[in-house]
Amino acid sequence: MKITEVRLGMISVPLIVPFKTALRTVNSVEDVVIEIHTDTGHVGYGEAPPTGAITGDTTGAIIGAINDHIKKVLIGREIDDFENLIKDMNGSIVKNTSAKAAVDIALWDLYGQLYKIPVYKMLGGSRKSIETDITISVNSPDEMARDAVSAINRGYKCLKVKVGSNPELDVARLAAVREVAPDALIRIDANQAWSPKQAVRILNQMQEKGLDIEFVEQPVKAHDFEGLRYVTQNSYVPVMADESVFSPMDALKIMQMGAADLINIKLMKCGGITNALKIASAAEVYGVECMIGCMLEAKISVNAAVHFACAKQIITKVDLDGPVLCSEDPIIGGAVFNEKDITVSDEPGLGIKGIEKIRYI
Ligand SMILES: C[C@H](N)C(=O)N[C@H](CCC(=O)O)C(=O)O
Ligand SMILES: [Mg+2]
Repeated sequence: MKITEVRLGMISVPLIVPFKTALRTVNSVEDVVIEIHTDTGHVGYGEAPPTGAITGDTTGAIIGAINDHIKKVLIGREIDDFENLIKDMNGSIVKNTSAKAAVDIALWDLYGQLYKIPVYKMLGGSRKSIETDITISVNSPDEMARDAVSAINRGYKCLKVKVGSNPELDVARLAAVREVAPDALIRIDANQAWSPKQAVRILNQMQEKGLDIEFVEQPVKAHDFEGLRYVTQNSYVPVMADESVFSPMDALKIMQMGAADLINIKLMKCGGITNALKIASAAEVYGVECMIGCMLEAKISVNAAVHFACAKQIITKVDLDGPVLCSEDPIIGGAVFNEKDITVSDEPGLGIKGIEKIRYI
């Protein structure tokens, strides 16, 4: 199976409601998709969202990285030469983790198709279904309480509550959500909005009020590993590193420092399944549980994250709500998303059959 062509396109999917975090507000998913074609007629699919506020990767940067750097190391290559192919792809340009993730996902898809086995089984997995949380965007306490009620009525048992814009409101936001969702598992995500001391004060206030937070994601700036450790050591609430962990190296450093209790692995931060496996292995060694997360992504790349999560028991928490936040699903095949319940596909590779409404570029 030899690579003959790399095609790029765009998909545009409106969200059901605007997605708001301390870092950005988004109304629709606008992602770059990649099709890697082969001489056997098999196609591998990948996807990358332009999450400039987090990864620094814009639509133009993703397209440029693939067209100007990555494509030339792919054309004419055998999929069976998998390790070299991935190594050369990663060596063709530094950073650009979203573009690399899209390509890495498409190559894993083809590798699974070559051997006629689903990717999660190639990775040794036997878990077939996982349960995701759903994000409650940061808004007024009343609006967040309304969104929480709607999520609970749709069957979600775990809410990921965004905080951090106007931090003085955050305790009231959590109190409003907890009041309407007394039995829900509640995790919060500050998306880097707090200072270390502010984080400890707010988190301890939340715990003293009995708001029962499972963990807090990325309370402080991504680069501030010392600040993250300060929060981990001084707060009652467990701390998860998200934007602080892009690479396996970052994960190792965070775990060696004891800077966080938990790690959020996202394919778009680490460059795909290959590096996600390295982070998971390091976390297994340190006994640090991980969450599998996503950006605002449609089903191609989130489906790849599902395969990875189904294969790794160190992934004990799931935040793969990208597809259920979308008002429609233009992706044919792949995992089945039924609100919180996600079931992996047993088709070879990643099981994607095609994309509706793709705009080729
Ligand atoms: C979509 C997911 N539940 C989520 O909240 N991810 C964010 C970043 C998403 C984005 O801004 O595209 C996170 O965990 O920080
Ligand atoms: Mg986060």
